[in-house]
Amino acid sequence: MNLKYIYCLFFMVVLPSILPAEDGSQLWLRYPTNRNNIQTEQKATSEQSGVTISVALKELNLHWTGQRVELRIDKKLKALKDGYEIKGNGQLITVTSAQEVGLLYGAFHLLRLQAAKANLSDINLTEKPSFDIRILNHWDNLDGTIERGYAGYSLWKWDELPNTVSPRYEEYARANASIGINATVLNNVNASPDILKGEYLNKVKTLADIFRLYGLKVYLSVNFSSPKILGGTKDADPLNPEVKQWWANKVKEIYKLIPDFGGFLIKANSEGQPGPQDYGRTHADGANMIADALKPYNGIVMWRAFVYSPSDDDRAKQAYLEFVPLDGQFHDNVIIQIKNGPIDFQPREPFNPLFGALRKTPEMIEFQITQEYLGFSNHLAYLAPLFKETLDSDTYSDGAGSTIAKLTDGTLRPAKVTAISAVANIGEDTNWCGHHFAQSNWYAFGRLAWNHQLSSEEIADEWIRMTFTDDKNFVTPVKEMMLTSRETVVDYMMPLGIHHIFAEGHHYGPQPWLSEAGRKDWTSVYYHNADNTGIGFDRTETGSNAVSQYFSPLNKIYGNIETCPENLLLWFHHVPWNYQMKNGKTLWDELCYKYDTGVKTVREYQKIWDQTEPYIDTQRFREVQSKLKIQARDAVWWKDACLLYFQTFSKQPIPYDIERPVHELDDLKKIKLDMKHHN
Ligand SMILES: CO[C@H]1[C@H](O)[C@@H](O)[C@H](O)O[C@@H]1C(=O)O
Repeated sequence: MNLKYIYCLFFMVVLPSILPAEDGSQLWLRYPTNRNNIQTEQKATSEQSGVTISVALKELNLHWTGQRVELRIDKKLKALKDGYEIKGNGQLITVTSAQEVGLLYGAFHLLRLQAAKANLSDINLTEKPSFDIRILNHWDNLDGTIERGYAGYSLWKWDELPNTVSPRYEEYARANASIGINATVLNNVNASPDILKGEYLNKVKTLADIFRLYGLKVYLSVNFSSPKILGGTKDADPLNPEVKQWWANKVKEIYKLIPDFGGFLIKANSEGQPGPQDYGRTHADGANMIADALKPYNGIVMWRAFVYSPSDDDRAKQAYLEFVPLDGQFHDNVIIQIKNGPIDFQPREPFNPLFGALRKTPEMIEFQITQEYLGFSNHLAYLAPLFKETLDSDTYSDGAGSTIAKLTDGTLRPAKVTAISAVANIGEDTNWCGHHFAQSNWYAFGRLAWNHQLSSEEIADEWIRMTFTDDKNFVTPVKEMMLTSRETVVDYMMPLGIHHIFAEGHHYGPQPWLSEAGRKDWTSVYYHNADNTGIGFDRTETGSNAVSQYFSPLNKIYGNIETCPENLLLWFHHVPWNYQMKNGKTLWDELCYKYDTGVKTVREYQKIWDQTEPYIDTQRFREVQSKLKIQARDAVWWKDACLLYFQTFSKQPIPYDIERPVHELDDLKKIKLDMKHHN
């Protein structure tokens, strides 16, 4: 055998088999592994060592390479809830919490610090979570598909459960625990009633039993008509005693199987889902009836405010109009779950004016991690800046400083329980989220739910070092790319407050032109209103007056074209094409430059990424590289579609220092840019 052959054999066969799999399946959990499990010194002191403590010990034994660690339960730390203290004296590190799960979170905190190579000699820190319930919403259907899911089919194998248990259930729970996520809604808010059949509840129980080890509680989305469909009641009227009884019995059945079951998430009277209004009742009547059934077991109802019926009024106003009159009528185990913006998870929206407007009803945020409106799992968009933009928005509801974070975390409006949610981007793909960088959004949501004070940069930094490498030649440029990436998507899709000009149905590519949708608020022209005079949605007093739903002084600030932030200009105003922007450019020119900047920045990302090749494994390098190619092509498509179409109204040239369109408008109209387009 010649030497060359042996070399080849080594590099092609032996080496790959000894290198760890770099397919993304390990997420950010790439801790070093202690050979032979030598770290047996870790010990736990508590009256009873529960399962979650053993999981914490297992993590440390396997992955902690530092000094001795002791885990202690101390009820005196009750005020920290499931938070913890970590103290060290050079020889010994003590993690203390009032709750077992707090010790698990503390263990993961240590592993995070180890990955960051932090100096732990005299470590002394206290952590208390920002929100009690930190919950993922899966839009997973019982047939295995996922609504707005871009990482393959559902993780939950309903037809195999409860007999066959995928190892990924535990991996999923572990990943969540590592970032403090402690709750999950397993099924789509467009809920099949079947989830409440005994057969399915047994499957849910199996998942709950696995998740419990990691402090992860199970919740379900339920269909408001369930009693009628499953129980044969005459109707599902919340005031019908037979209906109430059905819910009470069903809840009892659930808690018998799952004693720590969390509660229900409900989408009612929205997009065709049944609800109390079908019987002339209110959202409060519906939510309370179900909440009462859960009350004896400490369960809660998360009732969604995402409602918009066909109406002549501005869709952006509807949640506020329907829910504000009901303030004070909800029972105390109901929380109103509100999407971050008033329309629908757009690349940029102002915050939903319902935040702060309910004074006697607890409110929680719903974010969307899955990128329904940000390029699915094809585009790189780090969402921590979007999440923070909402959390840090000042509503002025209780005077200056009434941020959405403080309104929902119990600071300004004390609540029995506080919560924060996000629609998951997780599927059965090997790398969980479809795009390696989409994992960072799952991570970022968990970290912000734990501590909304963390900056987007800190979170990106942690995630990059844990997921890829801590070589600064990689970390610095990649972090910069992540931090600007959401704004870049805004630039090439919908700059200056433009919104919802997505292709109807799939929401991937652009469709600013008129479509044949069933409802006018499902067409993009409803939102952009481009005509020969200008572009944008007039939500001022002369238009829909949605600005009046914001507290003073925001109503004035947004309502005045001169003071409205330019990144929301066309959300609130219909603006003439020749309107002069703050930088002196006309609106039309500015729009052109924004789209162009978006395109150019994605090309920069390609260059940045190509230079990272020496620092990471080939597989992930190539996979991200090919996604960036798609993103760059899509960005051009967006720019051409929007500029060529809007130009039919502005009737002005595209500034000559901008790259010319490479598409014809008529061609773009013929092919709707969707995922299939790339296959
Ligand atoms: C689950 O349905 C979704 C629907 O797919 C989505 O396009 C829209 O964003 O919002 C709905 C909702 O949030 O209820």
